[in-house]
Amino acid sequence: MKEHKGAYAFNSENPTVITIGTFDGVHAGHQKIIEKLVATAKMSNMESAILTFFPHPRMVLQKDTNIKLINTIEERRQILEASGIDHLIIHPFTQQFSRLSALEFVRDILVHKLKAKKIIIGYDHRFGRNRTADINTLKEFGEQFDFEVEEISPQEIAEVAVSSTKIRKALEEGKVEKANSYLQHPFTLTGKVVKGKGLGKGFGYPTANLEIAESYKLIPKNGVYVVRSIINEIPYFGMMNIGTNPTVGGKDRTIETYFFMLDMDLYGIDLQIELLTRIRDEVNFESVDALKIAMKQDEAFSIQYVKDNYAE
Ligand SMILES: Cc1cc2nc3c(=O)[nH]c(=O)nc-3n(C[C@H](O)[C@H](O)[C@H](O)COP(=O)(O)O)c2cc1C
Ligand SMILES: Nc1ncnc2c1ncn2[C@@H]1O[C@H](COP(=O)(O)OP(=O)(O)O)[C@@H](O)[C@H]1O
Repeated sequence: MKEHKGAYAFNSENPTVITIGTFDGVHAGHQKIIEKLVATAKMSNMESAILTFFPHPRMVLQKDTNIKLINTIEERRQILEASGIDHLIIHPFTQQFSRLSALEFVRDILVHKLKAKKIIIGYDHRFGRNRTADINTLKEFGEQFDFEVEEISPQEIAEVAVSSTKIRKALEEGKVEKANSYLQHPFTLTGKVVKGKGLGKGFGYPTANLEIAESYKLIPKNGVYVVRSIINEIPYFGMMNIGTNPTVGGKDRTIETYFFMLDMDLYGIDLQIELLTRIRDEVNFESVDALKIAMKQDEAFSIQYVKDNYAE
């Protein structure tokens, strides 16, 4: 897969099949579209391309800085890379870009820059300034500029019954298994291991504190989760707490993981941690001893969960 920093950086000579969207999560519905894209490109000897936008249009247009995304842009790139597309075009979504008319967008970007010969798009997709153009407009442009439009029907979309909004809601409610089944891959948190308060080792549970640079990344509901991460090419399971550590008088929200069967200095390394299931809410225990008992139970639960679901 080739990555292009914006449509203007795209220089392929060959005709392309394109699909357009933000693809937050790259969930089951997105994957269906992408499969269609890749198959169509193969069949018609064209190159497959996804045109996606960053920042998310809502971050730019509604100054909705509170919108949280399932994927950071780097996570989105990684998942899309695995899907077998030829080109990923990450176009900067700016105020100026949003003011392009539908004609300018189609003619200047899709046709001239990206060499689109076929566009695969959901029946309800809208685009151009104020989102005034729809699939019928796109089909008319297709006749004018000689490209085909392949529509993904309401039935096909309903069949998957998945949306990024539903997944965000599930994660905000802590329902990671539901989110993971919609995504068809585990929800992931990516960041760097930083120093915490240094209490964990004294507890017998050293925890790697994950710092996530992207403030727009959605963090699931506070609580304790069973997780998995690949560290130096070896998969480790662990238990993660998302919360403020009220028992030890914490204030800030932290994301910390104790990994089973691992004893290693992790400070400064980058980790991708998959969330597998949620164990319980975070509790303000009356003592550290009570917290330790709860963590023992979390450990027993996690190990059983891993045996039941991931045994070889
Ligand atoms: C599996 C797990 C469950 C936890 N559950 C709670 C909890 O319910 N309440 C709480 O106050 N802290 C909880 N913690 C956080 C501990 O208070 C924290 O790990 C400890 O304070 C060490 O923090 P440090 O890494 O900053 O030194 C949990 C931590 C882990 C790893
Ligand atoms: N099994 C393990 N799981 C998580 N971290 C571990 C483990 N073994 C060693 N460590 C190391 O211990 C550090 C956490 O120790 P801890 O006392 O909780 O301090 P801090 O509060 O700085 O996170 C981790 O960042 C990592 O470098």
